[in-house]
Amino acid sequence: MPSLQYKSLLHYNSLLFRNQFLNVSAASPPSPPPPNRNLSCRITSQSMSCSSETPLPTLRTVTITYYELKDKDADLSLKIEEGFGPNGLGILSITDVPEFPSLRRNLLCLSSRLAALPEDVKKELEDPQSRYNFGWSHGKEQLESGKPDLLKSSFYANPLIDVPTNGAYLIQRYPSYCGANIWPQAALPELEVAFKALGKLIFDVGLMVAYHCDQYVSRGMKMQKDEGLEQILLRSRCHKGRLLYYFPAQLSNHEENSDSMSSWCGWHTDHGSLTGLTCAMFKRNDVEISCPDSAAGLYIRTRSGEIVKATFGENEIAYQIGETTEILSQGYLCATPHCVRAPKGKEASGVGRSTFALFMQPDWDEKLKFSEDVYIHKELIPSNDSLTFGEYSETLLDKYYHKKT
Ligand SMILES: O=C(O)CCC(=O)C(=O)O
Ligand SMILES: [Fe+2]
Repeated sequence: MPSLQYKSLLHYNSLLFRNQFLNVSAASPPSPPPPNRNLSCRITSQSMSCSSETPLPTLRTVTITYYELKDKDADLSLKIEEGFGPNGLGILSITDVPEFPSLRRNLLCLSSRLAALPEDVKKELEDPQSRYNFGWSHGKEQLESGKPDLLKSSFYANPLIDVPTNGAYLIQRYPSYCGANIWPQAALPELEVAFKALGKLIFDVGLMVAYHCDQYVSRGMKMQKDEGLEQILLRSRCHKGRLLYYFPAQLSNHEENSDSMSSWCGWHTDHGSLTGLTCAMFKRNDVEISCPDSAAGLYIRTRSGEIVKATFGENEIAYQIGETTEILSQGYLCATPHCVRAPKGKEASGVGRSTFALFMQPDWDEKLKFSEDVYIHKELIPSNDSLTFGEYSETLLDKYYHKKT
């Protein structure tokens, strides 16, 4: 099954699990804000409505400038708490990152070109052994309805290491983490360069975000230096980039799903540590356009159950907390379920969407130190014991999704 390691099973059994996971209370942050104190001031005056549904608010992400982020002595705890704490959206964005706008554009422009390559060329880029977690993946994921998801395609690669291990046993045990990259060297040689350049930049800035997350969390809980998010990410060999191309919604089985909030990407919570995300690029007939429907975009479900549209600027890198970080930080940093809504109406005809996500996650061999007070997936985590990230991910998948044969 593709990309399962990046997503909790919320994606597949959305409502049941979402409620189960969210109706749990997190540990208090070091200085808890009053509920939603900071959300309200970022709600835009213009609310958007979704056809017959009630209007949903649009919220701007909390922003941190690159210059603030680079300063190790800066106290960013308020912003970290506002974005990632229990009352936050689980996302914040970094502005003014040097080189980012051109690296984003270079890569995102290639996603529709990759999707338009002949089928036999794309087939060569598939990797069934990793359950399509390396190379080209289209129609291999399932929608919430159980049907194949034909509306989006993904190209997966580790932008930092081409061959993370040569160990045959490891490759067989953790194929989606330990496999090797597959690049379209003949058909689209620019992809490798652009993918690696953007992936590395988002990773480097992500480490800085992680440093400030550690500063924030360590005020509230005891943490050894090498147990922090920054060190975990630095040691890992299994970060994964995903270049996404969402096909124009009318071209596929969109109708049956067109009223749904999650018409382009189903509800899910990222499973790893920290996800870097670019602002999407929209195109019609290969020409970049602005999104024709203000209701389209990234939706997030907050801890209080509210669904909001989250926006950030095209020159900003957004970062989202994954479930593993929520568990390891004992709820000081919180992951939120999210989905992507496709544009609707006449103007949306022929509009495709490109974006890039970098899933930063612990190494398959990283021993995760779970506290006694784990409150999500508790039943999978033996008390007084530690699992590696690879074992933990497999247990999660086996329990909630399927047994590997
Ligand atoms: O397309 C997007 O903006 C979000 C994608 C996403 O959430 C994911 O790939 O996990
Ligand atoms: Fe996601």
